Amino acid sequence: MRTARPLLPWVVWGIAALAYAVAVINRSSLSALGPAAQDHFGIDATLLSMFAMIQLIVYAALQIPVGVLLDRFGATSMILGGGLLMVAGQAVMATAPEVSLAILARVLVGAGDACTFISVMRMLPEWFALRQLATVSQLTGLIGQAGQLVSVAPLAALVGAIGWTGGFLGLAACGLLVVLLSALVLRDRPGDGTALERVLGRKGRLSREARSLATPPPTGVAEVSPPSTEMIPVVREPRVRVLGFWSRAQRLLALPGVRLAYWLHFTSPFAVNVFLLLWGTPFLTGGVGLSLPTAGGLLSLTVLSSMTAGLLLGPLSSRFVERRVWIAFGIVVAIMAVWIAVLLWPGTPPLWLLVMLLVVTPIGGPASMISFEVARSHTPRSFAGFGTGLVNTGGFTASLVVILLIGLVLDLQGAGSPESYSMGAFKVAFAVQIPFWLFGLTMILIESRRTKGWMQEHGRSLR
Ligand SMILES: NCCCC[C@H](N)C(=O)NCC(=O)O
Repeated sequence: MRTARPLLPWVVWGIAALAYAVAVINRSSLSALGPAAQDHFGIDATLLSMFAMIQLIVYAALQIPVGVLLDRFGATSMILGGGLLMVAGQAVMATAPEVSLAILARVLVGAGDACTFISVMRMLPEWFALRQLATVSQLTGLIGQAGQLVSVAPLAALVGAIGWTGGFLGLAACGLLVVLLSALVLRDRPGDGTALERVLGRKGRLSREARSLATPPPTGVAEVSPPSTEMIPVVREPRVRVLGFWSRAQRLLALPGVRLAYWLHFTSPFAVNVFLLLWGTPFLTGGVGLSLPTAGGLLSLTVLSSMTAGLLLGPLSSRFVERRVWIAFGIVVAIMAVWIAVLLWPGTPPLWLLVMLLVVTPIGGPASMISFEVARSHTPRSFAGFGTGLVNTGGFTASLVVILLIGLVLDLQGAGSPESYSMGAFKVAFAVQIPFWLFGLTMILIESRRTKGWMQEHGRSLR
C-alpha cells in the first residue's frame, strides 16, 4: 500500500479555516461600513445596530439546530451550505433596494455564519492527533480573527472604490470561490470523499489513501490480509435507536463535562464581544473622551493581544490538560479584576489602566476556545456537533444579553445617546457584567467538581 500523504490534514484544515475566516469577514462586513450603510439605505443608528443584533440572534439561535444537522450530514456539507447562504446574503445586500431586504440579507449571513465555526471544529479531531487539537483550534480562531481585520479597512476601501453594489458582489464572489475550493478539498474524515467526489460517485486515490495525523505511520512490515469472513455467519448488528432531539439534549446535558464546557464558554468571551461588537468605541469616545482615531488605535491592541494569547494558549492548554479549566478560570478572574479597577477608579481611568483593559479583556476570546477542548473530551462522538453547538451558544447568548442590558442601563440614566454619554453612566452600565462573571465562575466551580466526581466514578481520565 502507498504511504498516505501527511500533508492532506493540513490542506483540509487550511481550507476549512479559510471558510471560517470568510464567515467572520461576512459577519463583520458592516462594522466599518456603518455610515455607508446608513447613507445607502437612509436609516438611523438604531436601525443600523438592529442589523448586528438580528444577525447575532440568528447565529446564536441556530447553533443547536446546526449542531444536530452537523451530526447527521457531516462537516463538509454544513460548511458548503453555510458558505452558499452567506453568498446569497451578500448578493441580496448588494442589490437590495430597501431596508427590509437588507435585513433578510443579514439573516442569511447570520444563518450561514452559524453553520461554519462549529463544523470546522467538528472536523479537526478527525484529522489531527489529540495533542495537536488545542493548538490547531487556537490557530483556527486566529485565522478567523484575521478575517475580522480584512472586513475593516480593505472592505471599506473596496466599497469606497467601486461602490456598495460592486463591493458586496465582490464579497459574494470571494465567498463563492471559497465554497468551490471547499467542495474540491474538504473531506469529513480520512477515507471520505470530497463533495465533488460524492456527487460524481467516484472517490479519488487521495481520498481513499488519506490518513489522519493521529494514525501512526505504516511500519513497513508486510500487511497480512484479514481472514476471509465467508464462512462466518453474519450477526445482525443491534439496531441503534435514533434518538429524538430532546432525548439527545437530555443525554448531553446529563454529562457534567458538557455543562462545564458550556459555562466556560458563557463566562469567557462576552466582555470582549460586548466591547468589540458595540460598546467599545462609544465608551472610549463618549466616556473617556478620546478622539475616534485614538480609540481605533487603542482598539487595535485587542487584536494583537488576542492573537498573541491564542498562540500561547494552544500549546499551554494541551501541555497542561488537567489544568486547562483553571487557566480559563484565571483569565476570567483577571478580566473581571481589571474591569472592577476601571469601574472603581475615581473619574476617568488613566491611560495605563485603559491599555491594561484592552490587553486583558480580549484574552477571553482564545480562553473560550478551551471550552471546545473540554466539550470534546466529554461529548460522545455521535453527539459532537450537537455538543459543540450547545457550548457555542453560551458566550453568544451572554454577549447578547449584556449588550442589551448595557444599552438599557445607559437609557435608564438618560445617557443613551452620543450627546449624553458620560464616564459615570458608562461605569454603571458596564457594571452589569459583574453578575455574569460571578454566576459563570460559580457554575464553573460547581460543574468542575461534578465532572471530577463523574470521571472518578466512571474510571475516566482526561485525554
Ligand atoms: N481567537 C479568538 C477566537 C474566539 C472564538 C470565539 N469565542 C468563538 O466561540 N467563536 C465562534 C465563532 O463562530 O466565531
